[in-house]
Amino acid sequence: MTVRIGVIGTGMIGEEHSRRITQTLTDGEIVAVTDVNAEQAQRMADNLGLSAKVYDNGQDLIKADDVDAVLVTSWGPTHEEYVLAAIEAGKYVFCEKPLATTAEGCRNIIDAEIQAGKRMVQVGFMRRYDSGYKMMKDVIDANKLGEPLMIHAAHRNPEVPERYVTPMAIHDTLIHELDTFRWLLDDDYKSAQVIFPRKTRHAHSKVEDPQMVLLETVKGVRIDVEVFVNCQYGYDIQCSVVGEEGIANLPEPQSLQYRQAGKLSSDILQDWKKRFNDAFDVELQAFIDGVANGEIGGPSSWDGYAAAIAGDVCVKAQESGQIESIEMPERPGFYA
Ligand SMILES: NC(=O)c1ccc[n+]([C@@H]2O[C@H](COP(=O)([O-])OP(=O)(O)OC[C@H]3O[C@@H](n4cnc5c(N)ncnc54)[C@H](O)[C@@H]3O)[C@@H](O)[C@H]2O)c1
Ligand SMILES: O[C@H]1[C@H](O)[C@@H](O)[C@H](O)[C@@H](O)[C@H]1O
Repeated sequence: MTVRIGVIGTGMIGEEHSRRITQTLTDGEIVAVTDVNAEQAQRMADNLGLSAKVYDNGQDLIKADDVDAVLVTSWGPTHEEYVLAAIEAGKYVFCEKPLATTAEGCRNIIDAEIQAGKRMVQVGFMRRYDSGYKMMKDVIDANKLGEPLMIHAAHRNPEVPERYVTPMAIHDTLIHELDTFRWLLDDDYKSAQVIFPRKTRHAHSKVEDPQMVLLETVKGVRIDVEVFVNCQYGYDIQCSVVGEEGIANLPEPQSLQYRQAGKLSSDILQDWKKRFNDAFDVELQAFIDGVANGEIGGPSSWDGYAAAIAGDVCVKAQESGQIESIEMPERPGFYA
């Protein structure tokens, strides 16, 4: 079965995902596209040589009879509306992070999905599909490190645009770690604190950069994450899990090592597209296969909600400078 997909939001990642569905993955076809910037939608269809229909708006695309599943890759604040509309139309939906920009928005999606009676939503937390993180998860689950005690991590981007402001270090960037650590540790968060070290001269006036986020989990694991989005030198994701009997480090992405002019060196990647290219492939193929089989898996609305709750508390902690507690509601059996 070919899954007929409609794409809402044809910017950077919308085009990346559409390209991989069209050129790399199997059993999916982009049949419909839309963007608030109509020219942008047409441009993407032309770039990729798609014969997709260009819709005026996301709501009409979702309702189209020939759309089996929806990809939401528009700006974060628009996600909730489109995910709710897809659930209402009975269409499976892949939604890029964040599922919604507030925990309340995620809760609305959860209520709608439970009402629908089956899982309809996969959230774009692609790190769960990254081979390095998967190896770490296997080692932790097999108890090879003993009980995990601490995580040291860093999330570095070379630079961010002017519209990137201080809370986005949480909602836009740290949100990946907030999901990844819950999944790696099979745990939830209990508290958060955010510390601002000396500010880099490369950050513009509306963003505090770098930031250090300190998390504590229910099982007592302590986590420190450096978020540094103007680090200049590259796109660099680091993670080290310290257990009672060993340590697991996230592998560096494969890169040619070369000897030249008296130096031994290798290149550092510059963006998320290349760093998580393979993970995006696996993630979206899983979505397409899930739709074809009538049973989707991967990061759920509950995972999107859990990350949003922790994210909201981290933003509060940015403002208060205090250790703030994180209260997770009980997980409904539906998401067990
Ligand atoms: N998983 C990842 O690593 C990753 C990487 C990049 C972006 N993202 C997420 O993907 C989303 C898009 O990011 P991007 O970098 O592609 O941004 P972008 O600005 O390049 O593209 C977003 C597109 O959405 C369109 N849009 C905005 N509002 C719309 C609406 N109401 N209806 C239809 N289209 C609308 C914009 O015109 C734009 O073309 C964000 O939520 C972002 O957090 C995730
Ligand atoms: O939207 C992007 C994307 O999610 C990247 O994976 C992350 O590293 C960036 O900080 C964020 O701005």
